[in-house]
Amino acid sequence: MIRNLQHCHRIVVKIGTSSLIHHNGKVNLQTIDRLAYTLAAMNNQGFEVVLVSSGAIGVGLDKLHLPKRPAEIAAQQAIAAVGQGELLRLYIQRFSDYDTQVGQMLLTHDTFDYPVSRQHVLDTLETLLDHDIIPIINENDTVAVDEMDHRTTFGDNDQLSALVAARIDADLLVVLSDIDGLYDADPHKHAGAKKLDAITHLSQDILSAAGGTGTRFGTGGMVTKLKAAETMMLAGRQMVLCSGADPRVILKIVAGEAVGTWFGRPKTAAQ
Ligand SMILES: Nc1ncnc2c1ncn2[C@@H]1O[C@H](COP(=O)(O)OP(=O)(O)O)[C@@H](O)[C@H]1O
Ligand SMILES: N[C@@H](CCC(=O)OP(=O)(O)O)C(=O)O
Repeated sequence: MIRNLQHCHRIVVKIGTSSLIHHNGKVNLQTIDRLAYTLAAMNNQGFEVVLVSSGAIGVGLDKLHLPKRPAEIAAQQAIAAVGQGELLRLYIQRFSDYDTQVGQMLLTHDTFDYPVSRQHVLDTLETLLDHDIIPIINENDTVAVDEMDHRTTFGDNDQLSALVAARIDADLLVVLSDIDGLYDADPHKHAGAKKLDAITHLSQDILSAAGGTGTRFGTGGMVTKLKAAETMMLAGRQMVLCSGADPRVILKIVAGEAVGTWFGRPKTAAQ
């Protein structure tokens, strides 16, 4: 057992669109309920919790009764503008059931590139956590563009969650995905792929096993999850990648159960 999760106190949880939206395009209310229950329960137990949630576009598509994501960027941004409000309404409603306050933070890459805005974001995060309020972060999709002279986009929330987690010295990043861990090949393409329990070094073999997205809703695939893992490992922190089908799994992870794939440095004898 090389996981070192007993002393985790500050935890960032990232949930992807494919865990929040059913295959038929409807919002997965059970997942949102269970996520709110889990994070509120952890907050009451004294953990400091930050949620990074995708889903603005997925929820917006459902709300506007659109069958699929349009190709045009401005149209996607308009859908995200509708969906983000609805996503937060759903979270606020569920978290209120557990008497837990949340605060929305929409970020772009520029926020972290500039020391002043970076410090403001970090101060806001610390203040929310000091007051037992759970920050709910997403990329600011209506601002995020990626042009030669104006780089604001993270491209995906996997990397945003790792950047936030590293900046606030989180002990652990939990990435909830549509897959239950990292495999030695994309299991949606290779029937015999094997799940990996623990990664202590991102070897070339592992990096080349990572492929693209598994569903029509996901954006980053395994490549961006491994980049997130690399950020956490370089910061001397841990990450667990696991299925978001039932977010109550996070309670098992912090209890030390071997769920999903763990990324980090092995425990030393002194720990
Ligand atoms: N080596 C791998 N191990 C596990 N999944 C992989 C691997 N390579 C590619 N994938 C794909 O990555 C998908 C998860 O990424 P993504 O679709 O972006 O999910 P999410 O919306 O949860 O972020 C999986 O469903 C899987 O098809
Ligand atoms: N900011 C976008 C999600 C971007 C993203 O990273 O999505 P995902 O791969 O589902 O985590 C949204 O809220 O729709």
